[in-house]
Amino acid sequence: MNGAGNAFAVFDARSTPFAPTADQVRQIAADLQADQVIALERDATKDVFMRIWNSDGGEVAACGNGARAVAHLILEETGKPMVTIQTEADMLKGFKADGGLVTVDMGSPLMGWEDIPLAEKMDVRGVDVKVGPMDNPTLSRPAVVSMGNPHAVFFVKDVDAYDIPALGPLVEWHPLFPEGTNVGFAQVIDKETIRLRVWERGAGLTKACGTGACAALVCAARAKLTGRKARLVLDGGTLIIDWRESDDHVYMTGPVEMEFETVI
Ligand SMILES: N[C@@H](CCC[C@H](N)C(=O)O)C(=O)O
Repeated sequence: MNGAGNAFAVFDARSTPFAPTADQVRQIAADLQADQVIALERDATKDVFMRIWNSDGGEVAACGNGARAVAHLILEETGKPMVTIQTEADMLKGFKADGGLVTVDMGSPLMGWEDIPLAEKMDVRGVDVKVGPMDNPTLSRPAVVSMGNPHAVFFVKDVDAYDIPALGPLVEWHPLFPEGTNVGFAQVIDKETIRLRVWERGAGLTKACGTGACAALVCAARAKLTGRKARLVLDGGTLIIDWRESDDHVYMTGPVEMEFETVI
């Protein structure tokens, strides 16, 4: 499946056990060109449990576009108007939206430096990370936030002017991020539009990153660069991110596609 171009291999582990080794995850991701491998598991109280591995084989707690893909499957399967998805990070809710799109309530962003987590206390609106020459850095002071996974967002003038495969890894495993971080390159076009490219922790440059889009909107709105609702234009498609004042939750809406089904 894909969510705005973010590619997933989704295994139904509710009836057939699926406990891949890291090597097997890497092989599946390489064979199917997936950014993440996802397993649907039974959950005692929610409609489904979603387990997530990055293409490097590491298990992670959150995946926004993956949650929209899983929501689509379970909404179709159950015919319910709303489905609940448990992840290691949070309980998410999925709904159908107009035009065949799928919305997931991603919950509240976490803003504390320990929540990201950072290695030391720092102002999350701009942390002490620089890339490039000390006196004239190529990138500096990303805003950070957790959407159940860590994100560092650089606000730049022209997102296409950056060699993301060269720069992303330098930030992904910077010592300030003990668990690594996803790295966003965000260009604010206007108060309602952000162009975004994301170097994903454990997966590299993807066509879209759902939690990355939520993180970019939260950081932009927090800095008053945009309002609380915006279109996030990624390489693989557009996501609408709405950080609602009423409940502090971030709602993500966008396209989902089933590409093919197979047996491995
Ligand atoms: N593609 C995802 C994010 C997947 C996990 C991420 N790479 C991490 O390591 O936290 C999304 O849509 O959010």
